[in-house]
Amino acid sequence: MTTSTLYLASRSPRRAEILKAMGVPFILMLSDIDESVHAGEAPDAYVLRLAAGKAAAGLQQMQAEQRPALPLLAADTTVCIDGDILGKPEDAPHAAAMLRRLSGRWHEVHTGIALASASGIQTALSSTRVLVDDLDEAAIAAYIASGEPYGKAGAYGIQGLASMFIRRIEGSYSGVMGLPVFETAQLLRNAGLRLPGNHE
Ligand SMILES: Cc1cn([C@H]2C[C@H](O)[C@@H](COP(=O)(O)OP(=O)(O)OP(=O)(O)O)O2)c(=O)[nH]c1=O
Repeated sequence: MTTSTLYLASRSPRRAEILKAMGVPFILMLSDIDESVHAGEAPDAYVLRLAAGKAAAGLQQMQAEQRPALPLLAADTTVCIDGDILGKPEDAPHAAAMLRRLSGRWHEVHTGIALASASGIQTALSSTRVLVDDLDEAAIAAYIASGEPYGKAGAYGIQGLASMFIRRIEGSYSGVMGLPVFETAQLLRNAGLRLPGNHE
């Protein structure tokens, strides 16, 4: 049996990397949506809404471009501390402010995933607690100078240099990186897709 092919509607190189490591063949698609947070919206509800929104936008694009109809996967990741949602840093001072807040403390990383298939849009959530080491101003400045914080929620990448200041995590490493492997596999299997290494 061949493995099912998907569209991955994402600009995130990490998501593509993880899906590739899962052995799932995919075609990249780029779609943009408004990522603003609604007033009073909880972070888990926010990432699920955005993941579903990205999947719906991808589906529309697939139809508009008359591409072959295939299941489509999208995701959204956000960092949350004291009830505040930290998105991607706009510049160095913004990144520094985020890293100061995360220094020496636990926070949550929520990733929402959404799969659009013949059975509609199904979503799943991965939430992970992360403890960051104490970061002094010199460490923050050096990390920002590496360029790694940009394009990443909460201004860090657990898969990169930041791994040296992540003390502990409770939950899903791949979820923090942007695509939780376990929940993604479950979502794909539940939609009837064939995955590598799975028997009939
Ligand atoms: C916390 C954390 C986030 N990230 C990244 C994953 C996501 O790419 C990014 C969160 O931004 P998202 O808005 O979830 O995704 P994106 O804009 O990069 O891609 P797209 O919407 O097209 O799918 O932060 C890491 O790479 N490592 C980490 O440790």
